[in-house]
Amino acid sequence: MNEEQQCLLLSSASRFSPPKGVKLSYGTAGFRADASLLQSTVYRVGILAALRSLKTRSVIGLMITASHNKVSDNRVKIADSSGGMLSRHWEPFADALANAPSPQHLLLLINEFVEKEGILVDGDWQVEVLLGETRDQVEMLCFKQLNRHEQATMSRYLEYLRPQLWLHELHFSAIPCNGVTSIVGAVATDMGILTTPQLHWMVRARNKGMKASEQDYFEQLSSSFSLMEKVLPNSFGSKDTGIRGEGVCDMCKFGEVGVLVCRCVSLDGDADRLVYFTVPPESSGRIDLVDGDKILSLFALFIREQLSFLNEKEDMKNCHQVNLGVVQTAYANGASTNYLKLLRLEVNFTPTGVKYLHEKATEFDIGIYFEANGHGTVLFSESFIESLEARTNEISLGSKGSEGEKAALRLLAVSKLINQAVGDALSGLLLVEVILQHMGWSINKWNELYHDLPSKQLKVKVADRTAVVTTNAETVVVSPPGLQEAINEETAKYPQGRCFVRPSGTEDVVRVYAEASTQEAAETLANCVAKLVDQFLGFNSS
Ligand SMILES: CC(=O)N[C@H]1[C@@H](OP(=O)(O)O)O[C@H](CO)[C@@H](O)[C@@H]1O
Ligand SMILES: [Mg+2]
Repeated sequence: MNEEQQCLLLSSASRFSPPKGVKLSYGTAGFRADASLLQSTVYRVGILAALRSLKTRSVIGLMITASHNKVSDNRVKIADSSGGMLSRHWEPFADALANAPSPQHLLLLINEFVEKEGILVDGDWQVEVLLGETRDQVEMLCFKQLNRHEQATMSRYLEYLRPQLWLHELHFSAIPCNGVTSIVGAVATDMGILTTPQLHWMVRARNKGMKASEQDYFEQLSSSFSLMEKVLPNSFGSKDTGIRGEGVCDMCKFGEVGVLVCRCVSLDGDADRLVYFTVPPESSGRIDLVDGDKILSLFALFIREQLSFLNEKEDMKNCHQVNLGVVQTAYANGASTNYLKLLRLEVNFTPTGVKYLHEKATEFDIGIYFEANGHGTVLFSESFIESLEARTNEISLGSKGSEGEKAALRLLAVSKLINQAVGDALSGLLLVEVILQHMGWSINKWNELYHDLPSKQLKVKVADRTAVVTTNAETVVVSPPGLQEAINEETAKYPQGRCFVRPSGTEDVVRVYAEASTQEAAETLANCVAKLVDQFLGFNSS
């Protein structure tokens, strides 16, 4: 790096001192900490984004979000050149940058890394970083349509999923700009208040040379939703469910809860996950949750049906066997996995965190991934999209439109509707809605696809959660020795028992998950295993 560059980095870094005595780590979803600790990290992630832009010769995104925990608990993360998560290969560098104790250390680290990665800092690439931020835009929609009892139930539920609000007074958006522009010539483009998936979508679109504004995002959602409606079986969009392309985009823009034909959908604060639920009449406070596993199952069922039309004999020509895969984590309810296997689908498991699921899903022509908590999307390979395009072009040349051709149109519309960069609650809910229309299903019918096994999740505070090391998609503990054997022994006592423990990637706890044939049994199993974790790793263990 030349002298001008080094001076610029040293002087701007000196304005953002890292917090003392805190070790930051680029976890499952970026850096996450109390807002008061994040200023220097946000600045340094700006540098990271600019370097990533130089390395990949593409536009990079930087997103600041609230989380599902307390108000001051915030995150900063990168949207990589593909629109996906930051390359895992760069995470250790991200950690080192965030934790560098002084501007001099920071400069040294950058120099070393730039050399190791062969990044041309003084080259001719115009660095551009898109900045996005979530804020307190969320207001419950249609809440007033519910009666008092239903409102109370929903409020309790939302305590769990409630988006937390970004702290305005910190003016974070200026800080990542400082980070980005401490690389000479780099430009930070403030895209304003967005959902996380919108920023990822924009980065992907920009790097593919496509139109990439927020308006373009909504237009794509709207037009592909309308296209899906046009190829609904028998109806050609004549049914009125109250949902239309443009309208729904307005309705759900930063919407937290929308009530769609007696069904409710809940989005988290940065709108990268969604779950549905109903409040059954006279349910005395109970809600029926339709979670990410059921969304995945609905998508898988629909796509599988379309593929079977696509592969019908008359349409076999020019069509290779399509490789459809689904990806879950160990938190997926066992009943959902059984259901997917009954559909003869290939079910794959990865560790928790969308970066793992997403990566696995890219291995298929169509890869569907979801976490039970509603993070997920459907990925289409480029080559499969090309074959669909070729197929649908034949239709515009005057063909009558066989089921196979309509299936190709539907799948192509799905690939445009559902966000190809990351899980996106807005596009996810539109896809759910149009599939329910296609099937002619109510939420109850959908919810009946299978019945969840009773489950229980607990958190255990331990002295050092990193002492828990797992394998096999986090289902087996390899360290501390003896813990897995003790868990096995306990689990064997319960019919349909399944239990695993793992260190959280986002909180300082060990999580315990248990399933069994009754709720009581699942809770007892979870409690017993939590005690085991405490015995092996608690503050009093030695
Ligand atoms: C059990 C669970 O829901 N874990 C969540 C949570 O991760 P943990 O590593 O479990 O803290 O936050 C992640 C990021 O939002 C999300 O991807 C994941 O599904
Ligand atoms: Mg989120």
